[in-house]
Amino acid sequence: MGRDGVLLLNLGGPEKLEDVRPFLFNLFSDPEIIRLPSPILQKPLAWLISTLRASKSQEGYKQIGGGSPLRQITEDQARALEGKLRERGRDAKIYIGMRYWYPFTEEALDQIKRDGVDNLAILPLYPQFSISTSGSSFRLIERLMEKDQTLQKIDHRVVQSWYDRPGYLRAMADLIATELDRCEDPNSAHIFFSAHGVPVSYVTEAGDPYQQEIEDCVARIIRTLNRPNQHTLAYQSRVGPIEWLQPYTDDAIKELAAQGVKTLVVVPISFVSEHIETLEEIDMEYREVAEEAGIHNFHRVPALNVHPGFIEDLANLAIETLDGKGMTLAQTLHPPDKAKIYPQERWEWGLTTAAEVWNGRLAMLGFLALALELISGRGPLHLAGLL
Ligand SMILES: C=CC1=C(C)c2cc3[nH]c(cc4nc(cc5[nH]c(cc1n2)c(C)c5CCC(=O)O)C(CCC(=O)O)=C4C)c(C)c3C=C
Ligand SMILES: [Fe+2]
Repeated sequence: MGRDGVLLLNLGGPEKLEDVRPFLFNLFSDPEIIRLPSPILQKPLAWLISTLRASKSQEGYKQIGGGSPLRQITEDQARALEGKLRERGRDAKIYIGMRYWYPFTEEALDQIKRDGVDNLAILPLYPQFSISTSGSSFRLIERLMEKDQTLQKIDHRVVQSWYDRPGYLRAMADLIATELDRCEDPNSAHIFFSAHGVPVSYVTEAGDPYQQEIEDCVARIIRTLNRPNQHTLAYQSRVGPIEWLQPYTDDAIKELAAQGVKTLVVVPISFVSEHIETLEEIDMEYREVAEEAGIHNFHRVPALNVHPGFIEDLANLAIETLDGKGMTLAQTLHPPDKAKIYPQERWEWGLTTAAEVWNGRLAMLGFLALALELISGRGPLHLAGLL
């Protein structure tokens, strides 16, 4: 008798302030996050950027209580999903595979093997697909499967993105409607969708469908909501000096204030759990930007977390996928008609990005830093157990 499993994929987040630097190191070691001409440069550069960014990032995590709530919320979602599946008579075990922190995807796959799972649904907790999020996790799983015959024998299906599911759209619309109704004049509130950004080159050069999926998602939520409010979509959380998707959230807030908007209802759109970018960036930084610009009624729609309608929809999606709907990892990662999403000659535009971002010189500094670390035998690479 076979065993069903559902692997939930997510980003992961540092649980304590000491975790921040190794977490950032893992994130910037990912070639789907920073693209470089040669893989040899990846870890030195990741070491350098994580070291330079750690204190700024730690400040943010301090503001939200000293760590990311992502693991706790994802575990709550997993428990709720397992319960919902059991109600439907499906005895599937739920696994959590984080990309950059515990519990790592590698650990989840080890457990899946130990439990003898032979039918697996791979379900990213990102509604929209991006090379930098779901794509990165898919690539990692593909690499791990290539090395492991037991994993290769597991029958699996992947969900690429699911932002267009009616249950998800309804749950988002309900949360927005509840927040609108808290405003003094609900109809005059401006609905402000804030999506996590990606560098423009991901979309224009690598064919990332992320922007198109975000735009489609916003249009569908607005249709489902069916209210007369004006709305805007903008992108937050850019990192480094290159161009990211625009308009940027802070600029768009100022622009709306200049147009006389007095009430904003901000909707985080690319993530289903509370995390640093909702709790710190939106609730603190963008609230301040809005207030300084003259918008004093600043509301934020909560993330879905364990919203019953959302969990119900996730359960339906898991069942459909376990029953064979969707594609395998290989079909998802190597579609014949969409070869550009995962270009073979990745170094070509990686070179441009690396040159733009780091001007070549930081890579050299990275090498120096690595050499120093190797000589002294200490440092974040060593501490994270990655060397
Ligand atoms: C759909 C969501 C996300 C996309 C797309 C994404 C792309 C992306 N992110 C970075 C750099 C960082 N991301 C960081 C944290 C972070 N990112 C997401 C989601 C997406 N990222 C989440 C949910 C989180 C927070 C996790 C948590 O701890 O709660 C960070 C660390 C925090 C910080 O220092 O700001 C960085 C750095 C890049 C470069 C990128 C696309 C190329
Ligand atoms: Fe991010």
